[in-house]
Amino acid sequence: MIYTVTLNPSIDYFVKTDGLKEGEINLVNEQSIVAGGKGINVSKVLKNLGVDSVATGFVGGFTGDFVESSLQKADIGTRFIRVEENTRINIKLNTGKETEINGISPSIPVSALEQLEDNLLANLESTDFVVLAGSLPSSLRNEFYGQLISSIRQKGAQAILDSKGKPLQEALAHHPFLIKPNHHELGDLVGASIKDPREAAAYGRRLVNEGAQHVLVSMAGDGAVFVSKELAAFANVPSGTLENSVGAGDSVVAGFLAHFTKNGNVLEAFKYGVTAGSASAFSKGFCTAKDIDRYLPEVTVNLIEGEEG
Ligand SMILES: Nc1ncnc2c1ncn2[C@@H]1O[C@H](COP(=O)(O)OP(=O)(O)OP(=O)(O)O)[C@@H](O)[C@H]1O
Ligand SMILES: O=P(O)(O)OC[C@@]1(O)O[C@H](CO)[C@@H](O)[C@@H]1O
Repeated sequence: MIYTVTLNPSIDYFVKTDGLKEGEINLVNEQSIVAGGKGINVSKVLKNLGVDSVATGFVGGFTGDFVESSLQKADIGTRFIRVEENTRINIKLNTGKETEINGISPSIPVSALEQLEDNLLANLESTDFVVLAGSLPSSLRNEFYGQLISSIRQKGAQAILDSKGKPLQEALAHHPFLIKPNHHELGDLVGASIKDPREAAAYGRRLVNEGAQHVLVSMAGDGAVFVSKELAAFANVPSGTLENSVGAGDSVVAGFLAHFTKNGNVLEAFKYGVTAGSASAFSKGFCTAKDIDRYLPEVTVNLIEGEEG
C-alpha cells in the first residue's frame, strides 16, 4: 500500500482575475475550491493513474471536514487524525502570474501526534511506501519528519519526502528513499544558486552523501535531475503551455511512485514522474495516464555521471 501523509493540508482556493489592483475590489473570472496539500495531491494523481493510496495527516474544523469528505467522494482512502483548530485555506491567485497566499496552520497537540504515528505504523508492511509531503504545522519540531522516517524504516517500509529547509535537512540522515527538492529549495539547503543541471547534480550528490537514497531535483521548465549513489541523469521536459503549476511537483512524486512500484526501475520512474509533472503543469487540474502517455515520447533521460544497470 502507499500512504500519503499531509501534516498541513489545506483547502486550495484557486482564483483567476484580470490582474490585481491593491486597495480596490477585484472581481474573479474563474474559481475552484479543492482539497489541497502536497500528500493529498499525490493521492489524487495516484488515483488518476489507477493506483490506490490511503491519505492521512491532520484535519480540523469545517475546512477539515471538506478536505476529508472530498477525498472520500473521490474514492481515496482516508485515515486522518482530527484536531480542534481549522485546517488552513490557501489562496492560489492566477493573474497571468501565479501568486500564493498560504493560511495559518492549526496547532497540533501531542496526543494527535502520537495518534498519527500509532495509526500509521501499526499497519505498515515492508512492501509499503509512505509519502511525507509539505510543510510542518508550526507547532511541530523540525525533527518530526526524520523521526517518522526512522520509524517507517524500522518497519522495513520506505519513505519519500517532499519538503524543504530544516525539516528536510534533519531528515536526510534517516535515509529517505527519495527526496524531491526543486532547484531553489536545493540551493537554499546547500547555500548556492543552482543555474544548470550539472550544478543540480553536484549539489544533489551532497544530499545523497548525507543520507538520501535518491534525489530528484525538479527545475520547472528547465528539466530535472536524478541522483543516486551510482549515477546522475538529466531529463528534459516536453513542450506545452503552462496552465497551472500548483501541484506539478506533487505530480512528479506520484508519477515516479506509480511507475516505480510497478516496474522497479528508478530511471524509467524518473522519466515518467517528470512527464507527469509537465502533464499537470499543462492542465487545469491534475494529469491523467492518457496525458502522460501523450507527452512521454518527448522526454529523454541522459546520463550525466555513472552507468545504468
Ligand atoms: N513551464 C514548465 N514547462 C514544462 N514542465 C513544467 C513547467 N513547470 C513545471 N513543470 C513540470 O513540473 C515539475 C515540477 O515543477 P517545479 O520544479 O516547479 O517543482 P515544484 O516547485 O515542486 O512544483 P510546485 O509548483 O508543485 O510546488 C517539473 O519537473 C516539470 O516536470
Ligand atoms: O505549505 P506547503 O505544505 O509547503 O504547501 C501547500 C501547498 O501549496 O502545496 C500544494 C501544491 O504543491 C497545494 O495544494 C498546497 O496549497
